[in-house]
Amino acid sequence: MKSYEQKVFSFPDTDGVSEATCLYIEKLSQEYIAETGRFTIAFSGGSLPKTVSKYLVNSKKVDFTKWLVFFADERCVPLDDAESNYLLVKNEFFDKLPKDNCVPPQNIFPINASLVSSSEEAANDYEDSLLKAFVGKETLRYPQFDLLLLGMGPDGHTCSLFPGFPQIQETGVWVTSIDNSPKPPPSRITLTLPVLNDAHNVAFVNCGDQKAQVVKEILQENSTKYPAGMVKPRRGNLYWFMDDKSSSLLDRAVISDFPHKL
Ligand SMILES: O=C1O[C@H](COP(=O)(O)O)[C@@H](O)[C@H](O)[C@H]1O
Repeated sequence: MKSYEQKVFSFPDTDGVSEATCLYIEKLSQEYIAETGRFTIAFSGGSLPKTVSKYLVNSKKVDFTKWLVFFADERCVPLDDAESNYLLVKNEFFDKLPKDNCVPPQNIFPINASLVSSSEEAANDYEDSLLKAFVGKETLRYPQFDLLLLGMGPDGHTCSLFPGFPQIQETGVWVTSIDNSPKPPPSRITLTLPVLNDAHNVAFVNCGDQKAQVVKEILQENSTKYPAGMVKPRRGNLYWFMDDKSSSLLDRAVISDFPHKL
């Protein structure tokens, strides 16, 4: 039986996190492309796209033409709005890739809530896009991403799943919406928890001391009161990439050495 692992890594600064996530993503991308001919990845917004893209965009080991890029959550704003997660990923990642090794436009799946009249409709539309992209896998109850890149807010939210909000209980759909988000903007679209927990690989990428308390509660005290703490892939690996500020309250025993040669 295949065994899955959960590991926590910490680095002196954000640059160390960028370097390590680049090595990690290079390895996964090579493995999945060799095995399936493609690599399905979802990005979150916030600070993550910049941290993850820093070295990755110059990688010579990744065939970005084989990537299918999705979004773990999105704000209901036009895609060129400064609040859009897509715009962040475009500016930090897509636009910085070399022209001869970039993600083909048809392999990029933004959540475009501005095209429809409600957040609920946008969530349904995105679920349809996922169904088409994961075609042939319809016997699966949920899509299985090769890699989900997740961030976490200081309140323990991940994607647009917020503590105490009903979206976290949603099991009947792959994508859902929220119109009263405690973090602006209020209307958002998000993957649901069962989709996060069916991924082959999930990587949290967190920097900054304002996250240290929740990191400790989740990784040391096994708290499940925060959405980020409820992410425990059923048949996949879970890695946390952090800077030393984010991991400052953790016992060192919780942290593994990062194998720089993957
Ligand atoms: O609102 C959001 O916040 C989280 C965390 O962002 P960060 O800036 O604290 O890293 C992010 O993961 C999510 O995609 C975004 O919509």
